[in-house]
Amino acid sequence: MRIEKTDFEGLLRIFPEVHRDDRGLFAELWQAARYEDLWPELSFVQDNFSVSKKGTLRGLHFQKKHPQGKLITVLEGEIFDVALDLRPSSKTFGRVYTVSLSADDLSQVYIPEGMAHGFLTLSPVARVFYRCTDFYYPDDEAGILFSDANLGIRWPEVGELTVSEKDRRAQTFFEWRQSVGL
Ligand SMILES: Cc1cn([C@H]2C[C@H](O)[C@@H](COP(=O)(O)OP(=O)(O)O[C@H]3O[C@@H](C)C(=O)[C@@H](O)[C@H]3O)O2)c(=O)[nH]c1=O
Repeated sequence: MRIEKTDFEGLLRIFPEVHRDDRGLFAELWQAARYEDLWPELSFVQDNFSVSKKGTLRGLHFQKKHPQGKLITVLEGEIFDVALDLRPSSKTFGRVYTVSLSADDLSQVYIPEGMAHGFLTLSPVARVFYRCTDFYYPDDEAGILFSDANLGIRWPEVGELTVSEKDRRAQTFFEWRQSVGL
């Protein structure tokens, strides 16, 4: 396993070792002892799985009082993954981290608590598995508009987008800043 730090505090790229043979492959996607140096206090309490067709865009989501750290792995296909830093004290506050994640190498990204998260499906299907450090609280959930021009996200061109009504109606980053007095 190889770990790369990024400019974003706590946001890591993880490359699990993938063992391939004539049957297929084997990989450890999570191993507590190996990861505990990175996140001594980390514990996952919920595993999520979603399946998306090409052009599906989910996000950018976060929880206000119950922020979730997320360890994301793509089990089939490829996504363009996005994390927006909403931590006021962070030196990367307001900046966006983007990365392509693919089932080809099972590489992961860990998005720390305090960032909004979303992704766009680039392949015909994407099966996305992610571990979360807190539970889902529907009433605590919020979003930032994925197409907010001020974020400067260069979403790859994939044709027609499929986006939930909730995500289409999300607030802009500016509106969120105003609502929390930042
Ligand atoms: C997120 C979530 C949704 N649900 C339900 C609510 C709803 O009926 C259905 C679909 O929910 P959503 O439309 O919010 O699903 P989705 O748009 O995939 O939401 C997810 O997006 C990605 C980008 C994230 O980072 C996740 O944390 C989560 O917010 O699943 C749960 O039961 N538990 C959960 O943890």
